Amino acid sequence: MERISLNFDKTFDFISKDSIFSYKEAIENHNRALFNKTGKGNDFLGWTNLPTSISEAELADYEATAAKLVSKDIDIFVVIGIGGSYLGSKAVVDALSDSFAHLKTRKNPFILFAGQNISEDYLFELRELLKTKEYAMAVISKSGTTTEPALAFRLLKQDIEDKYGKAEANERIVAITDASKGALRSLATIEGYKTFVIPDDVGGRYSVLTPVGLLAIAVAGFDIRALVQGAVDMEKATGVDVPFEENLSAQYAAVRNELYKSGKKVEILVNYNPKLHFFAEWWKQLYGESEGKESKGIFPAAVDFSSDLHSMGQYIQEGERTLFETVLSVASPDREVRIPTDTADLDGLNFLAGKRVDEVNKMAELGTMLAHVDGGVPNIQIVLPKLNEYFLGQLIQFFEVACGLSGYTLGVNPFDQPGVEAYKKNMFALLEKPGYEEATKAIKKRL
Ligand SMILES: O=P(O)(O)OC[C@H]1O[C@H](O)[C@H](O)[C@@H](O)[C@@H]1O
Repeated sequence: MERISLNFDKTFDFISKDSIFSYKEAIENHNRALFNKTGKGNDFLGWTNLPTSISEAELADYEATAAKLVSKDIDIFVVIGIGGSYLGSKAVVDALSDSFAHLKTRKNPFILFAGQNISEDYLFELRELLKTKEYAMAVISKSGTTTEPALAFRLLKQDIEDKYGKAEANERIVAITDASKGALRSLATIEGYKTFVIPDDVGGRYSVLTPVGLLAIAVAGFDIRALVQGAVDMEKATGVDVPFEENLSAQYAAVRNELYKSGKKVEILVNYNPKLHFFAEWWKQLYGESEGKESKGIFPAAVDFSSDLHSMGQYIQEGERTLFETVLSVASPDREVRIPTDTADLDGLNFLAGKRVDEVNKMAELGTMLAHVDGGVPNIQIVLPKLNEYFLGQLIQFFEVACGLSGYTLGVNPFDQPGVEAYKKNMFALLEKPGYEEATKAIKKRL
């Protein structure tokens, strides 16, 4: 199997190879705790062997449901969800889509998102757009009670029923939620929507390879079997008995923890292909919610290069020396564009004539890595041979396993997110939600 690769040579000016390999025993133990489901948060470890547990019948159901929706000649498929119920499908669909898909004629519908913010302008403008388009939607919430998607769905449910009539609207809505708990499950049962279950033991940020991600990715026309196959191969390549020396996730977890110990508190995920922008957003949730607790954890940030070299490049080169970078590099682009000769050569670029644009991008990448290392920023590089479903599947599983190992190494439970409740409590108190009377009184005194 061709694999994504990991290169951490450009951290050796900062941490020694020996110090990285000193994690071997501890991380191999953590890996056993993950895959044998005996570690912290072990009621949320269903994702470890999720890829190999996806059945043919499940894949066929996602594909058939997607085909049925697409056969309604929809222009747009709206995915309503937030956090883990949004970022995985957005990450994969954006990574695989034509950069201008929204402006081109397409075979498959364009995927739009709702319920990932509470912007009134966004919802108004989306509803105006949907009046002029054919559409269907998925409403996704593991808990079934998250405010942002529930609010968006309340609005869009009325709109789709007004447009198509209740019976047809119900055919165009798919609900993806818990098997039995939550308001969305009850609503889906009453309305008779097609539903898919999010397994109990898979947390939101680890759920992209469940129907949460796979349905929308299939509707967008991408090959979910290849995506899952990539994850299956990485599940095996990082599995319980794979030694540290061969386990890329284990090595990445060790390197980032050693960098953290040496004072590097911020990890910047770098891409040189704007299609990976939302992959970094997915990664930020995965690592931020998993590790940022007990006053610890690497802060996950992201940049799109070379764009952000012209904005954030200065800081990374010369600002606080608490950063390290992890570069997502795609070895070969899908398309070929060669730089033409220009007889006048007023821009002075004839020295590049005949070269591919990607050669310039790659030299920007290499030059930046060397410059940043010289400036005190260690660099890790992850190379995907190509940006396709199969290698994205590998990358997803690679990062998930590494995140579990990294969280265990840090000593936290990587599978809960108690801190996220704080803003919700305040918001409900301020909105005077029934049941929050005392909290409302208390918060109003602070205003
Ligand atoms: O899928 P849901 O239950 O609606 O949750 C959506 C998201 O919001 C929560 O507040 C959590 O912080 C996230 O981990 C989760 O992915």
